[in-house]
Amino acid sequence: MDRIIGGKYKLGRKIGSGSFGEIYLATHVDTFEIVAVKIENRRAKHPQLFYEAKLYNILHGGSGIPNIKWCGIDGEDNALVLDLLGPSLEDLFVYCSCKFSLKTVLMLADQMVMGN
Ligand SMILES: Nc1ncnc2c1ncn2[C@@H]1O[C@H](COP(=O)(O)OP(=O)(O)OP(=O)(O)O)[C@@H](O)[C@H]1O
Repeated sequence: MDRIIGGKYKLGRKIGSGSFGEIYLATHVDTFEIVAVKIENRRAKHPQLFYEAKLYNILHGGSGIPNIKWCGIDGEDNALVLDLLGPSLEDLFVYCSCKFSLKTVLMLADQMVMGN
C-alpha cells in the first residue's frame, strides 16, 4: 500500500541517505509536484531531523536552501518534506566520468566561496 506522508505526499523511491536519515522522492497527491522527503525513525538515540528543520528555517531564502513544505510525525518516523534539489556534486562528478576540468573546479570554488 502507498505510504502518504503529511496527508499529501505519496512516498516514492529512495534517492539518498545521510548520517541519520533517508531521503525519498514523493509526489503531491493533488498537484503531482515532486518533492524530497527526509525520514528519521522516532526511536533513534539522538533524533535530529527537527533541528535540521530549524536550520532550514533560519537559512530560508538562501541560495540552494530548499523550502520546507511539511514537517511532522508520521507513524513511527519524523518526516521533513522539502523542495527537490538538483543532482549532488558527487552525482555530477560520476556523470563526468570522475574527472572535472580545471575550469569546472575553479567555477565550483567560486560558487562555494561566493555562495551563488
Ligand atoms: N532536498 C533534496 N533534494 C534532492 N536530493 C536531496 C535533498 N536532500 C538530500 N538529498 C540527497 O540525499 C543525500 C543525503 O542527504 P542528507 O541531508 O540526508 O545527508 P547529508 O547532508 O549527506 O548528511 P547528514 O545526514 O549529516 O545531514 C544528499 O547527498 C542528496 O544527494
